[in-house]
Amino acid sequence: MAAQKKADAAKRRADAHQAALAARNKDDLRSPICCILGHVDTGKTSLLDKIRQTNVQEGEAGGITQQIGATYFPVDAIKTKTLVLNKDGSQEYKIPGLLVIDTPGHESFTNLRSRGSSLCNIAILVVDIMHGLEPQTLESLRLLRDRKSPFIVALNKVDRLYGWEATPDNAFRDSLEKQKPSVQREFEHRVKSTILAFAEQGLNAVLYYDNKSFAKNVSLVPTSAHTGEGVPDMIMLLVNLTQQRMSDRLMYLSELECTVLEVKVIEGLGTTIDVILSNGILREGDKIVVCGLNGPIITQIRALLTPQPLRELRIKSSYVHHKEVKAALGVKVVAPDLEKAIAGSRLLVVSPDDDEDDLMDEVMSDLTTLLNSIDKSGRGVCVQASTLGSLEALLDFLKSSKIPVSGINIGPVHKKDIMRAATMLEKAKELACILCFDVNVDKEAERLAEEMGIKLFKADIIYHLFDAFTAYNAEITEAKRKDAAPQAVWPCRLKIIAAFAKRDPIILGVDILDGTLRVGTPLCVVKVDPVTQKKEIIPLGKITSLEINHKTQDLVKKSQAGGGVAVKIEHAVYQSAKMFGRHFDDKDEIYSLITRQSIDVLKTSFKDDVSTEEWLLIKALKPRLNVQ
Ligand SMILES: Nc1nc2c(ncn2[C@@H]2O[C@H](COP(=O)(O)OP(=O)(O)OP(=O)(O)O)[C@@H](O)[C@H]2O)c(=O)[nH]1
Repeated sequence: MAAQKKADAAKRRADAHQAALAARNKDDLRSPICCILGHVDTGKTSLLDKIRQTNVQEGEAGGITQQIGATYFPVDAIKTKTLVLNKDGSQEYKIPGLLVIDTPGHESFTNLRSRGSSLCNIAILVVDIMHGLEPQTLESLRLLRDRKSPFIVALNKVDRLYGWEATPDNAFRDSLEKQKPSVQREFEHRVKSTILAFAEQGLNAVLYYDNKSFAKNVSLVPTSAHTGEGVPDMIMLLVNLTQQRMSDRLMYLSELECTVLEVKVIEGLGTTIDVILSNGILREGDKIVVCGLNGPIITQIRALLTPQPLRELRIKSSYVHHKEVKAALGVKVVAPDLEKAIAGSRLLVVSPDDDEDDLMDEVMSDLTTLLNSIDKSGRGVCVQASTLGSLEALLDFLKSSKIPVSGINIGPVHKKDIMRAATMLEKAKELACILCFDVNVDKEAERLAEEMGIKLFKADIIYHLFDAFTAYNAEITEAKRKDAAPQAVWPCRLKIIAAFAKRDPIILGVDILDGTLRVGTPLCVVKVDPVTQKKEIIPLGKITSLEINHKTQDLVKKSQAGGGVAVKIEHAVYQSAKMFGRHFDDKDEIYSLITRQSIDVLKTSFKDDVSTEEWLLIKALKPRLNVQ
């Protein structure tokens, strides 16, 4: 019965999805969603501020509205902004507007996905024309490429080219034509080097007005957030790219597509979620499901809020309430039980026909997939990120770098996260750490980590985290090697050519038949009783010094030995002294005294330093020295 009911619900849902897809229409496009990302100080915020500035009176039709985590530009505002490029009025505007996500830390949001496709339809990667591609630019490029997100590049701060004469808010090419030849030359030079830097990343970049194929080449739009030059070009490019190349994905879908951007505690409202509604309609009273850290959260929308328009500031409440909202927009959802909601999660609405369990499984599936990447052996680092999307990017990266992961979490690092990482202290100390990507660590957690010896790596750039972790690992390996060095025995096989001192200490002139000689290596000879055939291993002591032509050495390779090496051998106080001529003589070969334990030390701590020949020599010595 229950199974049948479930199957019916699933079928109804699939049918509804098909119906929603079928009802789409190329003339009914929704607003594309755009993200801005780039290195610090390239001018992301300034560019946003510039495009937000409006001549249209606040609140009038066509006005730009500030939403939750986003700014909405209706087509009328876009038309006004791009007028300088559309003097003859021939430009077509098919999209109803543009939704730009402006939550700080935009990077994490490029990674948000709804229904497997990126939440952002297009991204603006801001590059400072005076600085070129910086570390975070490269990181953003990687994210964009991995997710196959379309993007344009704003080459910002063109007004800083020496001698630039500004024409505020002008179309870029018109402004460039007005510049002195020296300024034009500098511009060309900087564009060329940027194009070269992109080529090094395997990307074809061209100035957008020279771009013959949007599919093959990345478009560069020169801009200035200060003078507004090139900003019309940037907006026009976004309009054209989205409506020409993405109309399939932008056709308005009656079915809901909604993603949680941030989870925030607001005084008087409790824990709320800021969501981006990319398709469909959301209503007050809707029953919703989102992915939570401790399982699915099912709750009911109490209120849908957007910020009060500026002119309404005298009104007490800072929010406008909505009975229902239609895509695309950013809205704050007030509902009970949202404390454990996860940023980056999808939000689904439960309709009366739906099977709640199915929807809960569906919202949880994104997190479940990530949980599967946890190492089954229980050994690994802990990772913590701000959203599902950024966690996914970090896990992908760690997987390709072969760093095992034992625990994941989303949101700020608290004491309990440190406790979890601490379980690794006994298993593998070098993995007792947390890689924190774009999240805060609370004070108490930080203190506890220090007390317990849990390393915290914090960065907003994935590969910085990776570099810091790798450096730390190398440090630990080196320390371990130092500790293990006295137990490591490097293999050698020696021929005696002279005896300079017969005992206490023994000093021999030797030739290296195989391997290397190092100070500290214990030596031995193997005697076989001619009558009983019994093998006896006679330890001679350790090498305490090495000389070639009266020059002391710490290490002598076979190739360096040439005319012979003088080797001083001293025995430990607990060993009996051996004598040349009595216990051994020049017919005996001398070997390193290797043991099972010494071979294991080489394997664990010096694996990469032991050459193939040395491994072969160890293999050959094992039976002679009765090592199993
Ligand atoms: N001359 C010039 N300066 C600019 C331009 N855009 C931004 N700046 C300046 O560059 C600095 C950084 O600008 P922001 O807009 O804060 O840069 P951001 O990328 O948002 O920086 P973060 O949010 O810290 O990553 C500020 O001092 C801006 O005034 C530009 O087009 N021309």
